[in-house]
Amino acid sequence: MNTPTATTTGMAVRLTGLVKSYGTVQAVRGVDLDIAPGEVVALLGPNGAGKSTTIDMLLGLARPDQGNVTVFDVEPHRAVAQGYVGAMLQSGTLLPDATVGELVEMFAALHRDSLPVQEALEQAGIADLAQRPTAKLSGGQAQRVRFALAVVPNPDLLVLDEPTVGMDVESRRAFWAAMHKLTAAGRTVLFATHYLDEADSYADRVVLMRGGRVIADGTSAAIKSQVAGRSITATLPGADRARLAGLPGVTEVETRGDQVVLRCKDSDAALRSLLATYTDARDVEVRSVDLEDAVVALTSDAAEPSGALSQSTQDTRSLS
Ligand SMILES: Nc1ncnc2c1ncn2[C@@H]1O[C@H](COP(=O)(O)OP(=O)(O)OP(=O)(O)O)[C@@H](O)[C@H]1O
Repeated sequence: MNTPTATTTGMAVRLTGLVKSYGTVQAVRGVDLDIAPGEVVALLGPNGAGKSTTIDMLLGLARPDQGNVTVFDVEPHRAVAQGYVGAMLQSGTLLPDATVGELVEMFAALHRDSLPVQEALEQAGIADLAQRPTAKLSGGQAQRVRFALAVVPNPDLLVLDEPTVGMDVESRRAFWAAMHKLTAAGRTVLFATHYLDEADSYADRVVLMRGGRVIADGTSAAIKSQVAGRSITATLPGADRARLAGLPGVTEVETRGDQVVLRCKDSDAALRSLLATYTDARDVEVRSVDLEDAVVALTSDAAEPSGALSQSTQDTRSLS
């Protein structure tokens, strides 16, 4: 297994005061983020939070209106040209006339210290697809080819925008096993995802964006602890949301068909009153807050405005 080069220095990523608008849309509204070498960071947030725009600026694909980006102390274009960075983006058409092997070969030729093509193909789990024209790939296979293109420069930093979209369960597992080998060798990884289990399982640190800002930043455990309490789920056909919200100990009510989810600051009191009020409640479960609960709570319209969360962001970071 190749290890990161010894030539890079400084913070793997340093984003300072980044701002970016598209017309009247303020996509990114003041992002500060440092990522140390060797960290594996998940970037989370609802659609339109500004994750891809932040990644585009980090890779030099979009120019910030304000603020500064450095990658291993140099500006993004230089970092990419030097092969310090490998990226896997959401879009990115694969050259349709090339085979997978030819395409990876072409990418390898662009970089001085690239991996042998066969090794990149093996890391991406697509050694058997080397002769396949890229136009004949399934969505999940195309994602793995993009991963091979990201790793072939033998980069110190991998930036992955929703890397496992379109992969089946087995491919996702194989992908993360390959990633684990890369991170165990000391590489830095920033990945955006909507699969919160991936963030929970594979990231050292979770950065949560909403409305173009970072609203929480810390370990998954620290993010969860920002949303205190437990959840009660129950099957309760036709339950009245307002009445549920009025039960003692309940802070928030969510309904999914006949299922209700009660977020509670005092789950004992909430459970007692729920069972007393709704004697027909079924499938009742009490559980600790998971990362999904925390992300939903922190990014929902009912959450505090992002400015008000910035203090807790600091607190959370210091916990990690
Ligand atoms: N090229 C563009 N032109 C106009 N608006 C854009 C452009 N790129 C992004 N936006 C807008 O900027 C905002 C942030 O988008 P961005 O793609 O960065 O969010 P995201 O967090 O990556 O979302 P998703 O999870 O859906 O990929 C959105 O409102 C989006 O519509």
